[in-house]
Amino acid sequence: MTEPIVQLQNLSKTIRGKQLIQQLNIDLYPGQITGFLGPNGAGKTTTIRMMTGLMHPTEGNVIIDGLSLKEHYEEAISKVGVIVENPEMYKFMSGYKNLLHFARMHKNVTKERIQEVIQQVGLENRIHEKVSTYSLGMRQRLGLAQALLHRPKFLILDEPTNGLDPAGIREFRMYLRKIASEEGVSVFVSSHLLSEIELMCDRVAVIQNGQLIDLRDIHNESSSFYYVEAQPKEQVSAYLEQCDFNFVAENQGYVVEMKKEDVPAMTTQLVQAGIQLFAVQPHQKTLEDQFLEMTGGGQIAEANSK
Ligand SMILES: Nc1ncnc2c1ncn2[C@@H]1O[C@H](COP(=O)(O)OP(=O)(O)OP(=O)(O)O)[C@@H](O)[C@H]1O
Repeated sequence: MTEPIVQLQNLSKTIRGKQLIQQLNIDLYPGQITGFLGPNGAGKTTTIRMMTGLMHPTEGNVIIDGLSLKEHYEEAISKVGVIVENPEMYKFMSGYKNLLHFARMHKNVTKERIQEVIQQVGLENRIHEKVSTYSLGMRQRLGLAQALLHRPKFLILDEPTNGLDPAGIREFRMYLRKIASEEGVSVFVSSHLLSEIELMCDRVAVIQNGQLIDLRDIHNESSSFYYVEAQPKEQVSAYLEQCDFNFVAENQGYVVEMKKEDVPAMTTQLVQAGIQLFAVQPHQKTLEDQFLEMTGGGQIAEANSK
């Protein structure tokens, strides 16, 4: 099993008696993109500040590539790349000069490495033009190039696509996925854009009131939802209830949470009970639905919660 590159261990923060973050435990792995979701005020920024050493935890620790941020700050932080919402750039200088400038802040960033990151973010045709002529999307990608210069093993992005149009978001997402797989970087992205996280990430961590309430792979086959349409509906819902399935009414049928291997038995039993089946098909429950349910902000009134 691959070792985690970053470990949040019982990470907690209390300010003036108020517990903002409570015992967060999260492992992040190389090559994976993990989304960090939570309602406003949940504690995302506070967590990221602790992960980047800008704020000291009250309790717990952040381990980066085996090094404690508390005890080996310089070495641990040298493995981290950070992109904030609007990366600071010298607009009157070219993209290339900006990268040269930031390269000097690190040891051992060669000209070859600068060329490599320029290619990775697709800026080779415009890199010698002034940043003031760049679109917001290009500036974000320059920010990404800057964050990658020193070959970080871990990349943190706080609301990276804020302000980008859909095409810019798609482009940024594509580059980020490429970088995670080509460089084996572990990426941690905080965002409010749930649909964006769903497309961009392999996993999602959800926090609420400073506590981790969910950490899951989001393209995992084992947590499956199926759309079942059959008549008469009352008989179908009675059957689903009796089988202890969680289900929600949707359109003419129900969205049912069940294991793949349980599907054949369910369809056989429905048919044997004289129920007319119209559809049983995999249902892609959006991350937004799941998130709203988890945080209690969604339409779960109809859900049959057992
Ligand atoms: N320095 C501070 N002193 C006291 N309370 C703070 C401080 N910084 C943040 N908070 C509180 O901690 C909680 C978490 O804030 P944080 O900014 O980490 O949330 P967030 O998830 O990033 O929110 P948003 O999505 O709105 O950016 C909030 O209730 C906030 O008011």
